[in-house]
Amino acid sequence: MAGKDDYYNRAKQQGYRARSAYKLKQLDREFDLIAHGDTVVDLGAAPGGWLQVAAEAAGAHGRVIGVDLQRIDDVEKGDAPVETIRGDMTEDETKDAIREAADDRVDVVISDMAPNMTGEYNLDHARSVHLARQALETAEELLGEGGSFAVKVFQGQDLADFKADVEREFAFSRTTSPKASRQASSEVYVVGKNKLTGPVRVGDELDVEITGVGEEGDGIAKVDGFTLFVAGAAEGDEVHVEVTDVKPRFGFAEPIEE
Ligand SMILES: C[S@@+](CC[C@H](N)C(=O)[O-])C[C@H]1O[C@@H](n2cnc3c(N)ncnc32)[C@H](O)[C@@H]1O
Repeated sequence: MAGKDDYYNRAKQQGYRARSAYKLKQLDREFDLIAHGDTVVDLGAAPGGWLQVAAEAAGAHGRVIGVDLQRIDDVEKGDAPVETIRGDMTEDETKDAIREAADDRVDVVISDMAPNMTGEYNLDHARSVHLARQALETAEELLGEGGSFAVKVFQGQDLADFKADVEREFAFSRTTSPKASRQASSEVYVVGKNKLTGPVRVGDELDVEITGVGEEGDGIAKVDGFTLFVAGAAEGDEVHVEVTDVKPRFGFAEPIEE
């Protein structure tokens, strides 16, 4: 396995601004995050290693928007045009600036944001989760159906809740440590693929009316036009259900007692 100096040296040789570029390459290879033509929003983007990798992956028909507290030098690697915004992701005006730059279509949101480290484990963890939540909020707002998300977060007591929130918003989610992360680091990356945009999420309880029957014999209910298959329910039933699984275009639910 490559050690930290290998990645550092490789970054120098291959013209990447930061060894962290290899973390995004590894995440992209494993999860197919960025496709040609994608619009990518990269949060915590300075000095620009991820921007370089994203610009290569998105290609000439893609776009990359990078955001950081720090100024970022122009990126001249990869074919996608890269635009940068200097701002604080905890402030609304930065989110407004991204929305304006993105011009309504975003396919991928990635965040490598990290707080200034104090060395106090719980505090650094809490601040990292706060930044990761800003990234998730941005992804929830900007990603279209099927969009992808990857965010750095330091391990600690609030990680499980954060992972559960990512899991609710995406059809697929995983937590991973790319090889290029330093061994001593407590960072992990939470990945979400196939952004859900329907009106229900796993765990939701609601009253529905069964208006049809699916091929497998499940009842069909429509929630704002979204199809829910309800196990063991017959046409005409009015049932209280809990949503058990959600795919991009339909979901599954089971009747429960109120
Ligand atoms: C590990 S570095 C990112 C490295 C980058 N992915 C690369 O490959 O060059 C983390 C970045 O997060 C930024 N950051 C931390 N808090 C932020 C915030 N509230 N808003 C925007 N950027 C933030 C820092 O300024 C820092 O540049």
